[in-house]
Amino acid sequence: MSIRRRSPAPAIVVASQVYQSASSEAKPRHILEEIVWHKEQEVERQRQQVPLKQLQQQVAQAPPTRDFVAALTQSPHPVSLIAEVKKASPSRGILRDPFDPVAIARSYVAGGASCLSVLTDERFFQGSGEYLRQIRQAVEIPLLCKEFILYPYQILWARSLGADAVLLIAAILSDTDLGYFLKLIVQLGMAALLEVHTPQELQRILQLPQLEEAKGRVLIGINNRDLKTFTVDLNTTRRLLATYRDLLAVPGSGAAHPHVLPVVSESGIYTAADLQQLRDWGVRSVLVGEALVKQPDPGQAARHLLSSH
Ligand SMILES: O=C(O)c1ccccc1NCC(=O)[C@H](O)[C@H](O)COP(=O)(O)O
Repeated sequence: MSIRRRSPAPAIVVASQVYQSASSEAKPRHILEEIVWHKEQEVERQRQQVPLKQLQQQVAQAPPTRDFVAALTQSPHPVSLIAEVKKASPSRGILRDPFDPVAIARSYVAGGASCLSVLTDERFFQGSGEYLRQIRQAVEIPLLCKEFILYPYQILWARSLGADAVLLIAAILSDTDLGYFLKLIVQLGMAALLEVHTPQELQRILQLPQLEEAKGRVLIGINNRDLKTFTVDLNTTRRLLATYRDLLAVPGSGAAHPHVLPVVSESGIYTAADLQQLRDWGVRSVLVGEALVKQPDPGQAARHLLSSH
């Protein structure tokens, strides 16, 4: 089922395999579509408050980028951790209240996280761009802006706040957008976490010609959560890793570039046993939110998880 967009991405030819357009009276069919439709309007308002020229000036004054991919792949831990600063989610409601994003971020650093993911969406996750800005001033490790990116404007916004990496969700972006956004991310000195949930999405991202010039700046994120139904299944990682190995092994089967991209398993990771299972399947990096942020001491929970396998 493709994602319907209310308004087309500006200045970009919209490829039809992902988008269809929805009339203004239509109802969203699932949470991901609801988030996308809300985001379109939100970014429109943001653009009016901070025009592109002004945003570009803010980008020029942003702190230098840190190497997100190296921090993960050169971690001393057998499985490196992106720890998520997440107050709430559509599937689980409020996860932590009161919520002090900077204290949580510092705690994660003390607990051995290699990178942090900061949810900036306000409506559905009770996050904020301000959290990202404050965390950038408080910690040294690389930061991922966890957003529903639909427009280049949002990538510049993430950089202006100090993000070192952004999330690109294949389910809500056309190939044209993915390629163009990847180019922009590289120009800004950032990295991209390209998120997939199905073999088809994996095949799509592996065929992007822009991967070649983005070498060293791209990670594949396998999301164990189906963002349309909220179902979480760690076997998604096992299945997609198998697909990935198959695609890499067969010349011309879809993987247009020869290098192996690091993989991050995301969502639904709660226990030492989950981590061990992922490690046995060959995973070397994970992204964990709920299991850590709900604990009284999130950093201690991170340390415990990292030393448990
Ligand atoms: O977390 C959700 O409920 C959710 C719903 C709809 C779209 C995205 C959603 N989550 C974004 C994420 O990818 C997770 O925050 C992240 O992978 C951490 O997951 P978890 O460890 O399960 O908190």
